[in-house]
Amino acid sequence: MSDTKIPRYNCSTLLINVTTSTLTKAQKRWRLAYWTIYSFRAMLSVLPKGRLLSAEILTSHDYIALDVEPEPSSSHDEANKLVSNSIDPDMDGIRLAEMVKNKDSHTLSLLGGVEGVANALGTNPEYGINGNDEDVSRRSQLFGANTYHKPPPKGLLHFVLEAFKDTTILILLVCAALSLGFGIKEHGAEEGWYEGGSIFVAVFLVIVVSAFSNFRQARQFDKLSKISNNIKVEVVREARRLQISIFDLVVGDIVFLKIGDQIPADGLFLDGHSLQVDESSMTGESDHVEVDSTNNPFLFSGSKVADGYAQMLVVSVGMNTAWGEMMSSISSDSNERTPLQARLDKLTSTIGKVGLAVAFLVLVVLLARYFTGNTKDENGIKEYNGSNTDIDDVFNAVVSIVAAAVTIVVVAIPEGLPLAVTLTLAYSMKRMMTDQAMVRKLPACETMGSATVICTDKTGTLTLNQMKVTKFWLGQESIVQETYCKIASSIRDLFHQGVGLNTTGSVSKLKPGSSVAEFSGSPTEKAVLSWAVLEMGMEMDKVKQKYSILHVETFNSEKKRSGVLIRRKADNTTHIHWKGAAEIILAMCSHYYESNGVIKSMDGNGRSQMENIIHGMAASSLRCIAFAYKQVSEEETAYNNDVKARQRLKEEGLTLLGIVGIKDPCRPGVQKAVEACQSAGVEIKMITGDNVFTAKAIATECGILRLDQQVEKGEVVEGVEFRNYTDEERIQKVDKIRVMARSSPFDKLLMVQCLKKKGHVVAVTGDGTNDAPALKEADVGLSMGIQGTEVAKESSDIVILDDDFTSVATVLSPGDQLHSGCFCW
Ligand SMILES: Nc1ncnc2c1ncn2[C@@H]1O[C@H](COP(=O)(O)OP(=O)(O)OP(=O)(O)O)[C@@H](O)[C@H]1O
Ligand SMILES: [Ca+2]
Repeated sequence: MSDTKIPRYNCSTLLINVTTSTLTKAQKRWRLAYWTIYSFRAMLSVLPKGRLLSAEILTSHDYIALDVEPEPSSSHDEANKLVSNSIDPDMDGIRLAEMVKNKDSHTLSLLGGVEGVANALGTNPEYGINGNDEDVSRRSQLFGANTYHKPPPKGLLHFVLEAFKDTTILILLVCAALSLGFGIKEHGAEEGWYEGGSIFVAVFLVIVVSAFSNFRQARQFDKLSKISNNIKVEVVREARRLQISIFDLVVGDIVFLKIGDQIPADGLFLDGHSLQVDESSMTGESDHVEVDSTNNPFLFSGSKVADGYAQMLVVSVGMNTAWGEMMSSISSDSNERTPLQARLDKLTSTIGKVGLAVAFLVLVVLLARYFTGNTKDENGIKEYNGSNTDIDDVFNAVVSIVAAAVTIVVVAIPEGLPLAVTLTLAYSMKRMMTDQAMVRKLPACETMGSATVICTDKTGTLTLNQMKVTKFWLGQESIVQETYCKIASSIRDLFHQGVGLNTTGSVSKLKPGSSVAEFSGSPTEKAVLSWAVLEMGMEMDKVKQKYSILHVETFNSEKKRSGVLIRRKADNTTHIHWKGAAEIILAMCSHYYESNGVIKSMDGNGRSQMENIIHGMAASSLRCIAFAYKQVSEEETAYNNDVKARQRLKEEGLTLLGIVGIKDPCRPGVQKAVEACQSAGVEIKMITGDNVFTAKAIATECGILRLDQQVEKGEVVEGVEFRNYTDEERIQKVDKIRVMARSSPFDKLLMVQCLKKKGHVVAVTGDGTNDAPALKEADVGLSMGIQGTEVAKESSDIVILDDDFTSVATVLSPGDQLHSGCFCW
């Protein structure tokens, strides 16, 4: 198409320079068309901007058809046309919002189902919205932006008043007033104000300092919550998958959801598989809700994806959603007291009460002594002598007795103590921010310095999470650069299916028309996809065209594998593909493929050879992923006897396609950080979902296992082993464990519980959904800010903003943290 077009300025010179008499009929038509558009555009350019926005004509198809600017590629052109659909002017944002809130299927079907709504919102299910500035601002003008109104932040005055409400402060103020009065009475205005005045100054100082520090802390929390609320979401706009801020999301956007994500707006299920949603933050219901296109396509913002993956069409945002309403009504409470603060508050009030009691006692005793005539003045004369005593003298004596009692109260109340902690906390939070740690829960500031054990996951915390396939075994043969070309095309085809259809990631072109592909998804998925495209010649679009997906079992950390049931459109045959942790997939196979396409049976010998291959790769710190395949008849897909009779894919008698080894390098500086922690007396344990040999190799690289020492029995265990111990055995053995491999989320939790039972102060670091239970249970949970899932972040106390284990070590290092800071005071 681009070849046949004439650049615009050429066109104009051509049309202007040619005289009418020399024009052919077609040229005359061109000229007429050109002038019509030219003058129309000139007219539009003088219109006010606001009216331009509503002028649908700008995006009409006629205009696009006549655009004679050269375009780089026809596929982009096609995408452009498909995503430039306009929004139906009758589409009512409020009605849409209400429809989702009420799960109103009737209205949805009246609107033509999810596709109907997508059409009306100008969204192409495959290419997303147009997404240019004009389109986005029009959408947010029509339907609102994805932000919610927050109550205005509290001013300094609020915190001053708050400080006045403290009972000890009130007592001190009363004492100051009394002291001032008595002082002036006794010593005159000149000299008598000293005592009372100085109490006033002290109280004033305490109020100002604590109000100011609370005010600053609230400001800091506001700032932090802005950072932590700014979640990145994956959308498709103009046929490209992009990461955008949750606040830039508009109605009509298509969002990709995967396990561990928080749903960023209200929407409808467009496409996806096995989607289970945790709506407990909205409804309080802890059971997961199944979401699909037929029975329940409604998705609520604020809920979390518990399983599966999906594409969601955004239909209402910000204040139109129930989540937005809820969030705007909650004011963030930064007044939470840490355990140490709470203890000190209690101590202060107890000391205060004791002081009051003692003062009262002193008051009573002194008064009794005075009034019973037991006190004498310098001359040995009784001070109180019944009715003979001058009333003025009695008053003076009582005043000095009360003043003595007041002094006791003032001296007894340690008002500065909690204030010291508040100030230290504020300082500690500020310092942590410079150490790339964002405090979500204040109490963690106190505990972190006293951690005795750190349980860390491997992938993404100790390693960079930048994965690349570096090894590939097909049967018993290691495939290297030169031998890729020898692989039979039937085997290549199977890999294309097994990778391209059994994935939550995607491949798209970096620029329209360019041959450079862009990969998205989890790091493992990205590594496998880029390997399949670059080394195995996979073309994602073609694979997707040839097959339809019938059923998906999504990856999760418990199963450690994912499977698909697909149908080849050409001959209606059905096939199963599995992909996952190598030894788990191997156990499901009875045969294996060779590179020439021949299937071999896997006898005992063959199996142990395969196991050796996996061990070999894992021992060189590679993460091993295996692929398996089987053609099945549709009846063969089993159903488990669940109430909902969910489909389950066949898991035995498969044929092994091949195994890839993925390199994920250690983070630089991890070894030093581990050493620093160990020399400070903090033990480090690695709990990972990965293979035991990979775990061991990485642990040795990081210094968790010592290279020069023999690994003792019980230092490295697998999740199942730990799970199957009795409670006593677990308690007995837990201290010795340094690496736990192939662990499920539950094993991670079990380990933390066990360590806590033994009296350890446990810190947990993690990034994945599988770490969430352990993060919540830990005394200090630290999650990763960049790669970490929302679920992990929400379960943690501190977010490490740069994802670096070195920052974890700095934050957790005992030393100049709060505890020692407090002791200084
Ligand atoms: N997308 C995927 N598809 C199939 N298998 C996968 C995928 N991602 C990981 N695996 C396999 O599952 C195993 C365990 O994954 P899991 O999520 O439990 O741990 P992890 O989060 O990767 O590791 P860690 O706990 O150290 O962070 C991996 O070793 C790998 O073999
Ligand atoms: Ca991880």
